[in-house]
Amino acid sequence: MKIVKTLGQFIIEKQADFPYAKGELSRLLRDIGIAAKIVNREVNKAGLADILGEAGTTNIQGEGQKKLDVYANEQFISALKHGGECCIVASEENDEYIPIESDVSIDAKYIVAMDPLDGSSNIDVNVAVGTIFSIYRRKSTNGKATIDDVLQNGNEQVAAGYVIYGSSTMLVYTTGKGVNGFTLDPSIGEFCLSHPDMKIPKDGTIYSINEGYYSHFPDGVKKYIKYCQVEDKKTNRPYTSRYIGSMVADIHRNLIKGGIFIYPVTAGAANGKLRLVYECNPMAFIIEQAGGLASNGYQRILELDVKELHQRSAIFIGSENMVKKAEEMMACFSPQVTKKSYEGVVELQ
Ligand SMILES: O=P(O)(O)OC[C@H]1O[C@](O)(COP(=O)(O)O)[C@@H](O)[C@@H]1O
Ligand SMILES: [Mg+2]
Ligand SMILES: [Mg+2]
Repeated sequence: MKIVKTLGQFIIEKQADFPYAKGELSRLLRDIGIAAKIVNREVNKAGLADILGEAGTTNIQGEGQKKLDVYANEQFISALKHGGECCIVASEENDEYIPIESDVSIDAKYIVAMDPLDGSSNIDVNVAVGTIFSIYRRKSTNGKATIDDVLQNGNEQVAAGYVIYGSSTMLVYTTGKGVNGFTLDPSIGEFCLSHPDMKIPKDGTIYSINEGYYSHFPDGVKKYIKYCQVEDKKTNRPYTSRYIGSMVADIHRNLIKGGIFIYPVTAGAANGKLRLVYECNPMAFIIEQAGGLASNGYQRILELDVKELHQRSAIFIGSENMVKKAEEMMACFSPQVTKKSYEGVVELQ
């Protein structure tokens, strides 16, 4: 009989890895697991639950919020508020950070930054979506935690993870000691260890980028796409193009099969689209812990200076040798040149 290990059991077991641990991070991960189950319940029956479609509100990014964006945001904030281990939540769906002030969280020392629902454009069409979370320990020691406790660089993360609501629902996370994946068994309502010690292959044959924006990409990215499409059996090219349009799902696939996901700067988005604090940093921490790489084409994502809560960044993430190859192409065109090339490109157009 196959012994299942639940997320809760695994977290407690792994607590031993941290001699000074008092269980706070374990309880925080538990709270995130609870909220993920509640969101999963709604995602699974979205068509029946009047949770599809627009919420009629807009977030600070100027994006129309989906009902499920708002619902997921509320569920995670509520679970973190009642869990008592979180002193600040920073969310894609909230302009400002949210101080958690409740009787149970007086000594709380963890910051949670999150993308409550990733892949919003796929909600209404029953394609995999996700949740992304990043956890920091507060830096300030007395008084209330502040924005400075939120704006820490990615290499200060103590844990990061994502939930993917796909054909099955999985929670994948790291605390800096490898990456483990858990699949939700609806019959017992538990996340069970299904993917221990996940490792991304050093090489892959999948490239994932929205080629619809090709004409607005930097020359280095165009060059890399051409490289992926060249016929060369020795290097397993041409690669396969796969793009789901949910960052969590595209990166999860590549984590298992090998591959690269790229969301570069474009002519219309000089800093890229994806957000550094609650999308790029947590995914970079996970992929690096699985043996892959993550950069903005030039610099390691986890070393980028975090200055603003909703700051954006380009991202090249995935199998080590594929990211290195893409960076090689980008290096041919330094950022300055890239800017110039846009102008050049647009004019040409
Ligand atoms: O439609 P585009 O421009 O390719 O963007 C898709 C990207 O935008 C996102 O949907 C942005 O995330 P949110 O849905 O959380 O806003 C990513 O999941 C995805 O990788
Ligand atoms: Mg997102
Ligand atoms: Mg989102």
